[in-house]
Amino acid sequence: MPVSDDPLDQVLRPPPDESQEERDIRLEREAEARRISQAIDASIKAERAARRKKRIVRLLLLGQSESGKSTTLRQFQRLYTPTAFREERVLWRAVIQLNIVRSIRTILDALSTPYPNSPYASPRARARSLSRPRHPTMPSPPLPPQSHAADSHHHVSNGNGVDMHFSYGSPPHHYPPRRQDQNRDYYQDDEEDDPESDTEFTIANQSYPNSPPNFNHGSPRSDPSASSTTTLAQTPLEALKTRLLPLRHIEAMLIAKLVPPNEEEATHLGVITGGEYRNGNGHAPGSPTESHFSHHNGRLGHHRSQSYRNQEIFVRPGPGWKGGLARARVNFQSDSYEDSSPQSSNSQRPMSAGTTGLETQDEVQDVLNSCRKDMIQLWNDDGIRDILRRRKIRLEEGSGFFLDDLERVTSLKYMPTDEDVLKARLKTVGVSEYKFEMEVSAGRDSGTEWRIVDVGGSRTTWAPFFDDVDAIIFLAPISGFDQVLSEDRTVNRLEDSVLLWKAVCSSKLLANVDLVLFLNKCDILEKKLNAGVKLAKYVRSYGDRSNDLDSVSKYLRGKFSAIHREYSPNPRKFYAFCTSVTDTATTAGIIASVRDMVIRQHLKQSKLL
Ligand SMILES: Nc1nc2c(ncn2[C@@H]2O[C@H](COP(=O)(O)OP(=O)(O)OP(=O)(O)O)[C@@H](O)[C@H]2O)c(=O)[nH]1
Ligand SMILES: [Mg+2]
Repeated sequence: MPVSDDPLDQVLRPPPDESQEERDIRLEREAEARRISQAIDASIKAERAARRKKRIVRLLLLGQSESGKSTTLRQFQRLYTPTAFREERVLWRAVIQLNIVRSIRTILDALSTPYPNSPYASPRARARSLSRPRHPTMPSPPLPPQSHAADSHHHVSNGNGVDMHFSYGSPPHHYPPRRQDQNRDYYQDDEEDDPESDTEFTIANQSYPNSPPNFNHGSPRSDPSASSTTTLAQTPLEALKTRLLPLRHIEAMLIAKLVPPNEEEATHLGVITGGEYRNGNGHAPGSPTESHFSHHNGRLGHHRSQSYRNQEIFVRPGPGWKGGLARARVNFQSDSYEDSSPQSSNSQRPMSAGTTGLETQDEVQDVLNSCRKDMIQLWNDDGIRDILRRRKIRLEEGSGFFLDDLERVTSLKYMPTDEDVLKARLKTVGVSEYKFEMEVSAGRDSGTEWRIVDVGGSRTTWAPFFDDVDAIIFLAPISGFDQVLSEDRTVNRLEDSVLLWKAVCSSKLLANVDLVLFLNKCDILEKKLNAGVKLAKYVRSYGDRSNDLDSVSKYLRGKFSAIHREYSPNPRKFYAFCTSVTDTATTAGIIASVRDMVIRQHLKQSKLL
């Protein structure tokens, strides 16, 4: 018998002394291996055929943290998979509860921390407040461009020979950091590293160093029976704070609830040293002092520490945290429910969520309900509002703000509305893909699978992964023109959006991807402009144009569009919208246009291929 040189043949050749029985076993094994291999080939073929048959449209959401990416995704869900969206609404209640608790904590912390100009302020804070002018960056008479070295300054040629001039009131990355309070932004928690400035709920009267709030009228619930810990020696405010103590406990409970057991890595609280004090929900992923913790590692005691301030709970997008919540909820109702049903693998939605009303009962809601009057009183007190104003804490403009709806959202049978879900704030980290087919099949959309990729934050490395997307929705929250990034307080938010937009436009990998720009948070922008905040103070090139929503949004749209024209490697489709993605009515139309546009382009591309 000729001997083959093929090494594989040699390996596979049966042993020379093989018995008949061994030979039968070997042949049987080989036949089985062949069957498996053929089955794999067939399944690969079938998958390929199905993929060819099925249209897959991919959309990528990009934008800085808090720009509204996940909210836009929720709008898609609300519009095109309404059943799933409705079923998941109940799961958002915990997030809303946490948003409320954090807002209240922000107020209490603000009252606990001595105001920098007060006699109670720490020496450091006093020194800072005395040595610094309040609004040093407000451009006095405009300087010639070359003398603006310390400001971030961008010259952009729009390709039409018209030079654009974009300059901001905050410095670029390479200049020495300027403190937030210098930048007239929101209150910076300067006392953060002062061990004496505590975050405890129990505080003394010195919380009101300058002007005591109108709190002398007494609380409607200040009778001793309202709380066993209330004493006669306490002022109405102290008594109220004591009554709000249970919020601390439920905050811990909520965090435990929102951190599913299998998401220890993904879900953690970022610790900020002196974060932006704009809302109670904190920021700053990846900050150097970021710590990981969940209800498993027993570090919730950390809550009481100073560094707990302004942390924001964040989760990896996708069904993970929802699955955890759904399981917790089901277990809470009855141990006989087992969430091992096929539904748990189907995006882990709760079974019959929100249909009986019973599942709306939980301990956290009970506590919120019992603290309702005190929270309302705290938020509506003129003196406290005044303190918040002076500290530039603008909760109502921030994310996850529900204090104006306390009566409703703390009721025992509270079920989040669509609007509540869109307003809730839960930060996302990482990259995830949400796959769906439109429930409401819209003609040529039928059979199309949509995949929307939500990229948490803006600093994730996204470009290498998404060269096959059909379109990008880029969110630029233009209301942030007078704010700085929480991740890097030396960078103006609008400036950051512009830089990111340039990076997206100029990316060669994304050169053939159509771009949709959402100039977002126009509702907040309008309120700001109406309140007298001038865009020209932050974007000097705006000059003396009118400070109204229409002019400002047109101007910024022009800038973004010019950047697109200049930086895009190839010509491509570009659409821009002024949006408030929390607004269901206006956003529905915009999303429908985006969907039509994306589908049209997708079909065109498929024909070309
Ligand atoms: N008023 C208002 N709030 C908005 C708008 N868009 C988003 N928000 C709110 O802003 C907060 C942040 O929005 P998200 O969608 O979580 O932001 P994101 O881009 O996903 O942020 P990361 O997950 O940190 O990357 C949420 O509480 C939203 O409800 C808007 O147009 N107007
Ligand atoms: Mg998000």
